[in-house]
Amino acid sequence: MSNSKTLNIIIFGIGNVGSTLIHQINLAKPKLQAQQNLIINIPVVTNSKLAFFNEFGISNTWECDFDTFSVPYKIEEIIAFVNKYDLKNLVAIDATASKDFVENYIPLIQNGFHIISANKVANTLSYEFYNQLRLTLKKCNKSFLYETNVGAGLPIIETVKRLYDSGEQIQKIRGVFSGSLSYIFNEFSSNDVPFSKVLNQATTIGLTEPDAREDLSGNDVARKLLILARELNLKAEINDVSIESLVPKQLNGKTTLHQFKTRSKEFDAPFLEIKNKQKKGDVLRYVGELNVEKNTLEVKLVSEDKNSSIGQLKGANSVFEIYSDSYQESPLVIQGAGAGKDVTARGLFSDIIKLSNSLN
Ligand SMILES: NC(=O)C1=CN([C@@H]2O[C@H](COP(=O)(O)OP(=O)(O)OC[C@H]3O[C@@H](n4cnc5c(N)ncnc54)[C@H](O)[C@@H]3O)[C@@H](O)[C@H]2O)C=CC1
Ligand SMILES: N[C@@H](CC=O)C(=O)O
Repeated sequence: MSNSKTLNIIIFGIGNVGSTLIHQINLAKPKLQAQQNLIINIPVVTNSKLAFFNEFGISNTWECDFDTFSVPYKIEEIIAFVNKYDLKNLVAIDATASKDFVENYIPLIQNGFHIISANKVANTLSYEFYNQLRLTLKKCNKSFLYETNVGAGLPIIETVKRLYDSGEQIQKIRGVFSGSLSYIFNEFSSNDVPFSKVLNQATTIGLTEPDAREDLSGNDVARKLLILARELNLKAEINDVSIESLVPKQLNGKTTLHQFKTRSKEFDAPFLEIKNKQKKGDVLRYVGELNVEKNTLEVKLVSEDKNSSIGQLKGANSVFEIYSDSYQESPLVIQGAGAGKDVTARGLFSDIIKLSNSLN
């Protein structure tokens, strides 16, 4: 088709989010081509060990093809593959939660890739790396989009950035930043169920991180706070976040993920005690607060009236209250599903479209 634009998208991580994104792209292809002259080609998909290559793009049978034809790979082989077939408008989608994968960002950018990421790691390593990444992007004229890092598909980063860039003074951002913990405390507060049961449900439906201790330890919310702080040009580090971890001491650190899962019942007694000690009509909420004026970042478990703005949340909803010069008395509030494979994949897809609109 004349004047059409082709994006070549490599998807790293085909778990909950990555495979849902592929499904959403496959469904949207005819409409994108007809209405926007946009062709999305997915020539490579990978998990942590294997990759499936097809220069013409994967088809609807990709899962079967992956099982049959995938091979062990190195990142250099993917770069060599896209060069061999002279693929243009390259986009690497990071749908992993991997620290190791982030080491590939700079080589990928230097080899012509834009990056779109659901993985929060790159934005929460040292400030030095944060800057180095942005300098490389600028030098190579490439983009890095990561709206799904905070609030999954909700437009948090874009809103905060636009307010900041237009000169708005933001004083505070407060809310329930974790969709999985929102779900867990909603279910746990309103039903007579053991904590371990709702934790396992949240993991099964894909709300938690691949290792749910990332959520329960407060690391995931701390990362989101840090990402927002850095959008506001605060030179904070992850160690600056004061975190109240929900993981019992004996399950922290040295246990493997498998051991942790088999011992999840150890959450039950302490959380039942916390629940029983609450005032009637209160619910548990895991809140994050970035206080720009005081330069503090804090993550903690609180008891909230169930009718308060934070207490009334349902399901896996997150809420972000942004207090600024123009939104002092009545904060700008963004609320909605804060986790889940569908909303997160849709957020990645929106970033793909945003990137595509910026390319010639
Ligand atoms: N599930 C959710 O609601 C949300 C998830 N995210 C982020 O999306 C990312 C993916 O989450 P899920 O799909 O739920 O995880 P998942 O565990 O279902 O899938 C992760 C995938 O990454 C692959 N992987 C791991 N290390 C890799 C490496 N070094 N190279 C290539 N692939 C590698 C795994 O093999 C797997 O296919 C995470 O960073 C998470 O924080 C962000 C917002 C919401
Ligand atoms: N595990 C995260 C998923 C989105 O980032 C959460 O629970 O919010």
